[in-house]
Amino acid sequence: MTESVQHIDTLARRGIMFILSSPSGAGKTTISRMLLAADDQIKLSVSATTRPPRPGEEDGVHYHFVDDAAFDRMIEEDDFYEWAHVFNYRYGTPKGHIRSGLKDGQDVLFDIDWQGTQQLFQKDQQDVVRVFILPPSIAALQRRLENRATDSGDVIESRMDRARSEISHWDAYDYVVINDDVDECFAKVRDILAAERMKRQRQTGLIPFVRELMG
Ligand SMILES: Nc1nc2c(ncn2[C@@H]2O[C@H](COP(=O)(O)OP(=O)(O)O)[C@@H](O)[C@H]2O)c(=O)[nH]1
Ligand SMILES: Nc1ncnc2c1ncn2[C@@H]1O[C@H](COP(=O)(O)OP(=O)(O)O)[C@@H](O)[C@H]1O
Repeated sequence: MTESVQHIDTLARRGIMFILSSPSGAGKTTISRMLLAADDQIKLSVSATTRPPRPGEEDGVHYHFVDDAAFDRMIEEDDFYEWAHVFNYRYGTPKGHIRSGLKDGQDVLFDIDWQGTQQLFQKDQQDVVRVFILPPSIAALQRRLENRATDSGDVIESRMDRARSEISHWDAYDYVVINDDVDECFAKVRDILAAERMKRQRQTGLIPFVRELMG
């Protein structure tokens, strides 16, 4: 009779707060969407923002699009894990059920800037994994923003102006991936997530398993 072999990926484990940051246009939304489509163990933290929706963005899916008064109310009611001013708008991570989900092994994907990353790390260091995505060049970044065609010329110019200042926070991240070929970048981000899921201190199910082995 074959023994029932316990695989490490079926043992109970603690969830991960998996953060992707990058300068605007470097590809973090693209990589996020690829990850969400390919991996059913991770779900997106849908942020609230006062930025108007871009073509194709759906309220409640890509963002919770709110006005300033609603955003102020969410701050007053302490609804946010973190929030920040980014590019003349405000963005924030609703607390939701993130903390309870982590205990149940639910991984959460965050597409947030360096300010939000810093705040989450200060609050939940052991659960946070920080990945920074870089463009292969400034010229490629500009081209991608233009080709994405979701922002006006002025907005693109202001985001390019901010790119260097955003890139300057690269060394506050655990991992850095250059997004030259998008499939290669995606494969590397998936490898990072797979390895972090295997980290011993997240494998809560290992303790009884090893106790059993040791008899
Ligand atoms: N701190 C923080 N930053 C966020 C949040 N949601 C999005 N951002 C960041 O805000 C910046 C602008 O996002 P967006 O307007 O979607 O533009 P994009 O960077 O061109 O995709 C990006 O750096 C996002 O990572 C959030 O909830 N909190
Ligand atoms: N490796 C890549 N090569 C070429 N274009 C890319 C690559 N990665 C993303 N893009 C494109 O660049 C634009 C910006 O990507 P996006 O994911 O919106 O960036 P961000 O979320 O970081 O602002 C999009 O049109 C996207 O399809």
